[in-house]
Amino acid sequence: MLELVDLSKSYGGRTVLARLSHRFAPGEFVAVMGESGVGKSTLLNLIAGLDTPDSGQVVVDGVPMSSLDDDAATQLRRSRMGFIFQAFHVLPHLTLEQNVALPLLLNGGADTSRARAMLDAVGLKGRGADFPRQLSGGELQRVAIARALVHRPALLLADEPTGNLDPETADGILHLLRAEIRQSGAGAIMVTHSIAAAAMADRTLVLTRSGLQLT
Ligand SMILES: Nc1ncnc2c1ncn2[C@@H]1O[C@H](COP(=O)(O)OP(=O)(O)OP(=O)(O)O)[C@@H](O)[C@H]1O
Repeated sequence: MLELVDLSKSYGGRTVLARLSHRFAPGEFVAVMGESGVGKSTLLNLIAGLDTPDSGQVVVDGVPMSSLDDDAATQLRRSRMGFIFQAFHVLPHLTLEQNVALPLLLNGGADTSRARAMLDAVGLKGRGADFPRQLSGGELQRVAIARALVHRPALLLADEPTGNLDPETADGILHLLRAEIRQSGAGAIMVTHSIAAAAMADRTLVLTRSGLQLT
């Protein structure tokens, strides 16, 4: 479903990614680790379309993203991917149900029963009318998981999904995340520094200056 071909990215003359290539198998849950500053978030941002590569290709379903205009690329990502990024945090002025329903709305649907079912699945049954300020950090992260998977994406992208949670809450969130991606058949790429988090994945890749490598 996702292939990276000779992906390169530099910032101000400093090379972060150099001709990185990798093919991700559909439905596979992959953890990406690597030392601070090596380019993990950069890689995820390139896949998510938040940043553009200097050269090389992000290929989704056989289609190079650079061959599409901005609207078509956004549409493809919106329908095929789910995101758990700090930058896309739960929106404070929407209820939990509205937050979770957002990807459905952006994809032209408005299936509120599906949004409610996802809230149930992440243990927030009956909380749909609440606002984010009424939730704990762990509960908010569960809302983010529900929102990332509500539109049944083929691929979930997660940047440190348990970064600011205590170990026990993090463990619960990761079990939930894994159960939900299994249930929906989605693949996932999760950037993390946590060995415990990486252990939940099918396999761990380490990003180094030479590319993505199996541990
Ligand atoms: N928008 C940007 N402008 C300039 N430099 C950037 C930008 N984004 C990232 N960088 C640089 O690229 C390098 C890789 O950053 P990135 O955030 O991808 O690393 P990371 O592996 O995710 O690190 P960490 O584990 O610390 O989060 C860093 O040196 C960072 O300063």
